[in-house]
Amino acid sequence: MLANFFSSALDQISLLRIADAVDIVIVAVLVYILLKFIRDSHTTRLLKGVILIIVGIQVVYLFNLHVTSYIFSKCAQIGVIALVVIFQPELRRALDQVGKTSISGWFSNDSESDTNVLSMIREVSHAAQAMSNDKTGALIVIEHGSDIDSMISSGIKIDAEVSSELLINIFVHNTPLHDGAVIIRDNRIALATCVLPLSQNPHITSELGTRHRAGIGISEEADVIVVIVSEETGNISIAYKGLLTRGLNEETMKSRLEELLGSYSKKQNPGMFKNIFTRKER
Ligand SMILES: Nc1ncnc2c1ncn2[C@@H]1O[C@H](COP(=O)(O)OP(=O)(O)OP(=O)(O)O)[C@@H](O)[C@H]1O
Repeated sequence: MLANFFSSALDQISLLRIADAVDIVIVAVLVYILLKFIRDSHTTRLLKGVILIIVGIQVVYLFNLHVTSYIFSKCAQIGVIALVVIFQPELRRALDQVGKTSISGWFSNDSESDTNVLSMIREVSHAAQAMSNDKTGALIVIEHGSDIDSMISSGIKIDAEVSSELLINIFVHNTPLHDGAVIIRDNRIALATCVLPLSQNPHITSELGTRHRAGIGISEEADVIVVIVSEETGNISIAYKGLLTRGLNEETMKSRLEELLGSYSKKQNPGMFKNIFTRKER
């Protein structure tokens, strides 16, 4: 039985043409891209909904429910357009990434991107400490997996290299760009003066105002890391996945950001800060 199975498997393999192998590789790459897209855009819940609808359609067809199947098929047609509209920012970004990526990039190591991330972390941490010393309020959102364009409003395009000097300058009180949040995307300062969604969490202490609520709010909804400097106390905090870690300084913040953002740091500092971070300091 087992011998039969192996011999028929070998027969099938011997029939395999180069085109079939290419076919398999293309499908594998497409599945990988789709899974990565779902993971990065945090659309698992939406995906569950889509799967449920597909299962529903199959059930309806199975039992020959004509009217329901007619409604479902019409909804499915609109649904495809709706999905494209909903994921328009993500799709645009994914295509943009494909356009930017060269084949050689697929095989190169991550050292260049690690260097960029580490440099960005160093500059952000330094700026946060300097602003803390001066009690300059700041709100910096570092995009990680998600594209947050659809969650923010206003925003002035900057598109500049991240430097502590520029960050400090942006948040100088009573200057045109100081209000709202700065967005760091692909290790560059992408936008300033962005308005973020406020957290509706009723457990956030009333001593924290809207800057902190906005930082926590966006971290609840998207895969981002938010650095907040309090204008009132100079306190430096990081909001991540709806949790706020307060009382950081340049060094502790750098370590935490490295842990969250850099593949380099995962090798260097495994598990560092777990205790601080799981503590809910709201
Ligand atoms: N939804 C928002 N999105 C982005 N930035 C916001 C938002 N709401 C408030 N801010 C920023 O926070 C500032 C107001 O901070 P506020 O004093 O209310 O908050 P806070 O959390 O107590 O911070 P701080 O400790 O710095 O005073 C605004 O001037 C603005 O720059």
